[in-house]
Amino acid sequence: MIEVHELTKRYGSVTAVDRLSFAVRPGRVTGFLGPNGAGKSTTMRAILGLDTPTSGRALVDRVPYRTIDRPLRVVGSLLDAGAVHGGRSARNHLEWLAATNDLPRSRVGEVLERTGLSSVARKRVRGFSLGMRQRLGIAVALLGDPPILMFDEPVNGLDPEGIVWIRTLMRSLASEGRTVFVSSHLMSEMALTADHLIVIGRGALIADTGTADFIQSSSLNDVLVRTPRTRHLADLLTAKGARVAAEPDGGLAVTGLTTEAISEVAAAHGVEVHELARRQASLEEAYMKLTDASVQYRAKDGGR
Ligand SMILES: Nc1ncnc2c1ncn2[C@@H]1O[C@H](COP(=O)(O)OP(=O)(O)OP(=O)(O)O)[C@@H](O)[C@H]1O
Repeated sequence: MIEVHELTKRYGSVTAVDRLSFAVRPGRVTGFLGPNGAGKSTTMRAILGLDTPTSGRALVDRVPYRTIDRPLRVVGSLLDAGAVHGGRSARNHLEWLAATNDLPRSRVGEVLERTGLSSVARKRVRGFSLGMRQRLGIAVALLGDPPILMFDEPVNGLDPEGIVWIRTLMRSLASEGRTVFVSSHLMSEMALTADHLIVIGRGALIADTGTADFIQSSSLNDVLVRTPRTRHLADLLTAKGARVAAEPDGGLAVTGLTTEAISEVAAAHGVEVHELARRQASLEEAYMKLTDASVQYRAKDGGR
């Protein structure tokens, strides 16, 4: 379990994390979502004791990370996959970490196997692709067989096969009862991976919810109706319990009734309908709407 209580981190005049509180529970994948600059990495660094909070605190298994005797046995993390010395082989790197952290050497073979690196274990890391480095970073995270795992943007720069591999691994780690906390700025990716979502914007909490509930509640789901008798049909639909809003171009945006029900009402009253279309926003659109106010840098003219 990871607990963050009223966590605030300021860098000079920038408030990177703003009185943020949430808990990450075991046995499920929790996605940590937010636009670029929302404060995800800062929060993760604070949980790992790499940054000192301005105020508030972060606990792993009820204690601050820095007080843990053998941290690799409690929390495994992947923050920066490029941080391995390029001259070492993958196996050397892991063996060195196992020795200096008092972990059994047998774990090295196990994590190489689990991350699919056994066949390249003796190759120098310098020649590794981004995907292989990412796997090695995950092997390091798994080395101490920790109950808690944290991954910062693990799918960044990976090809589709690598993305599917990471997604499957996260889910299997969670099904083993571990706490899995993974950050991303892509809603579509998290919808496929996470059971639960913590969404932040400008360092503050926007949502702490089940993924299914988030998808259900945030998706735009209405029916667009066009008719020459706008006001008359709007009144008839409202009387049937629908919410009706006028669109700027004369159409009606109707929620609370199906296309079939709207069509029946119109036909029963002899109202001609020129267009009847169900509209559904994509999940990514719904997420962008939710975090809209908190996007730090917005291109003024749609690009450069
Ligand atoms: N060491 C630092 N010194 C000054 N400002 C910082 C520092 N680290 C982060 N920030 C600022 O804090 C804010 C949050 O940054 P952070 O990297 O935590 O966001 P993020 O959600 O991880 O974003 P991204 O998806 O771009 O990595 C940003 O405004 C960033 O510029």
